[in-house]
Amino acid sequence: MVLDDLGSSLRGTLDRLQGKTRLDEEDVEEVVREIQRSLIQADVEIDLVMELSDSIEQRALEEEPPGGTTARDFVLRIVYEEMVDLVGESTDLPLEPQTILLAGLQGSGKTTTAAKMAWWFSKKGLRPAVIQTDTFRPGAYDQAKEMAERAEVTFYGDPDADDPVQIARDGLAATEEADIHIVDTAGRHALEEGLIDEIQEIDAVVEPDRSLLVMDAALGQGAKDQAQRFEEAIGIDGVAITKLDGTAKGGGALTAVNETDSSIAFLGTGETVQDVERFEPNGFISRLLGMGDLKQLAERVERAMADTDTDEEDWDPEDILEGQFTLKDMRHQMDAMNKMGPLDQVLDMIPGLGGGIKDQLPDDAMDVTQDRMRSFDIVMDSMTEDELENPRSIGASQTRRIARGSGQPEERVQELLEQHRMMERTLKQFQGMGDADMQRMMKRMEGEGGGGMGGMGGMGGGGGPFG
Ligand SMILES: Nc1nc2c(ncn2[C@@H]2O[C@H](COP(=O)(O)OP(=O)(O)OP(=O)(O)O)[C@@H](O)[C@H]2O)c(=O)[nH]1
Repeated sequence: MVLDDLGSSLRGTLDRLQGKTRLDEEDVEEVVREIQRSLIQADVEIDLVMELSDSIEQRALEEEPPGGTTARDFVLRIVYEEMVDLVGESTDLPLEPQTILLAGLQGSGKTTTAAKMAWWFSKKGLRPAVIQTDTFRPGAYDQAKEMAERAEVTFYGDPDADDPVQIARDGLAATEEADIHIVDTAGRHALEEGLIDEIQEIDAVVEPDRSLLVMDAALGQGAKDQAQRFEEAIGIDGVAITKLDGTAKGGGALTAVNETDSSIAFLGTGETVQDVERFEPNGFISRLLGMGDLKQLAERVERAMADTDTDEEDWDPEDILEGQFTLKDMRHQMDAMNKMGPLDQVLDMIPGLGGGIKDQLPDDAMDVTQDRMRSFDIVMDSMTEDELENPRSIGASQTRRIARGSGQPEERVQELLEQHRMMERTLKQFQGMGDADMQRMMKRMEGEGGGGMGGMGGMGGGGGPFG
């Protein structure tokens, strides 16, 4: 996840303040140094880092902590507020008919983002259409069409045409019944004049209500120049940052947004059409700092619930709560999780859990990739009912039989059993947590603007799930 290091290093530093009620100068300096180090490492521009750390330092030294607040929570709150201020408000995107133009360099993720945004708008009850004008990259048409199909939205493109401006014009006319028009454009390797001229022409024909710049989160310092060029050419109303799942940095894109006085509209967190989030500053920063994001979590759970088949007999979630965790349960968990997105992203959204628990888990506990899940599914198909219910009883000869039956290597069967044991252990950790703590936390979080953070007193961090 983007700016990965910030959350975990900050938690470590804040832990050292545990038990203190007042901050001295040395404490503040240490926290500020840690923030500077993480942000610079994540490619945030140095001036911006200094500006941010100066305000944090000043506030931490000058402001009076509210009564009953620990030094740790006080400084965490300041960091949180200053970071929210840095990323700014989300781009204004009313849920009403509009035309959106996407611009960006080659490979930034425009085509994927067009389909993701269309999917997102369709889930909000609108009728989006994706118009693909990329005549430059071979394969762009097929990719866009396939993704629009997966998003179940209207698509327009013309693989035989070679004038993007004409395609845009025809596309708008051909998709008149749609209420959201998302126009995807071609990218180039660098900011060549050709790209800028072309997008200006498309811009003139399309007359978009909003133009969004699509930017790869891994882009370093070059992000700022790019944003400025597009801003001069067509005027940028907001940025969609892509591939947040693939980088621990992300500071370049954040810097670009800040320096061009732009705002963030969407976040891309994976390769499928569902891997998209509307940017929401409170939730985003809260998650970055390892403090969860209830609003996003609720959205994902809602979607997964709507999609998961709940009619299946002989599966009772109550059993899990009573400590029984079978392979059948694991299959259901994997299925539901698959629909919610990768486990580490989901954990990041749980207030007070994310960072803390994640830091303690072995890396491969998170590595439940779709390919692995698929092969686990095949392995499970070759198991007997009894084996699914009692995976611990599976011995060497059964493992050989299951491997032969499923056409998978024996190691895959063992891997599945090991994954099951790991999930069982993780589940036991969750079960050990107090409900009262969880409810208290939820109440606080709900107190301020949905995904925002309410009072932060008692907010957990590195010292165990609920501090
Ligand atoms: N992991 C991850 N991959 C992404 C994300 N968004 C896009 N990608 C991948 O990035 C690559 C480039 O994405 P495209 O959507 O083709 O990029 P584009 O900007 O349309 O590319 P051009 O048409 O060449 O300008 C593809 O392999 C996508 O699957 C994301 O949020 N996460």
